[in-house]
Amino acid sequence: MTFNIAIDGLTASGKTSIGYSLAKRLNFNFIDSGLFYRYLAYYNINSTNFNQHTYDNLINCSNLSAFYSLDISQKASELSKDKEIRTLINQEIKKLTKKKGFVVVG
Ligand SMILES: Nc1ncnc2c1ncn2[C@@H]1O[C@H](COP(=O)(O)OP(=O)(O)OP(=O)(O)O)[C@@H](O)[C@H]1O
Ligand SMILES: Nc1ccn([C@H]2C[C@H](O)[C@@H](COP(=O)(O)O)O2)c(=O)n1
Repeated sequence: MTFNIAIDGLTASGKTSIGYSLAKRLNFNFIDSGLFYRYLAYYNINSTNFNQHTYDNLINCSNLSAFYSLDISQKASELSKDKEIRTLINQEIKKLTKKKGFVVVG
């Protein structure tokens, strides 16, 4: 695979739904960048060591119900305003998608 596909758009415009279906149809991997913020929020709320987790297990995940509670949504929104966290997540996604063949929604 020589390329990735990025899908952006307004909140609740269908990025995840279409991106996930597209990835399946093309046999690409799928990444929902929002899930990365929710994942960090989960660790932040549960006070688990911030640096000891891996993002690999977020590949091909969509709408993980445990990450859509109100407290995680609020924390994810708060964390997403932090420049360092945005840089960290962007770097992680760049690393994971280096191999190409990804649909990334954000
Ligand atoms: N083509 C469609 N027609 C009607 N409803 C849709 C369509 N695509 C997605 N939806 C619904 O709209 C809602 C938002 O969809 P989705 O989560 O894919 O959007 P999103 O852009 O990824 O949202 P977010 O910005 O919150 O991550 C979901 O309830 C989904 O089932
Ligand atoms: N590229 C992104 C993706 C998401 N966010 C923010 C937006 C939300 O507050 C939070 C969770 O995203 P969602 O799962 O609702 O799409 O992360 C962002 O700032 N940048």
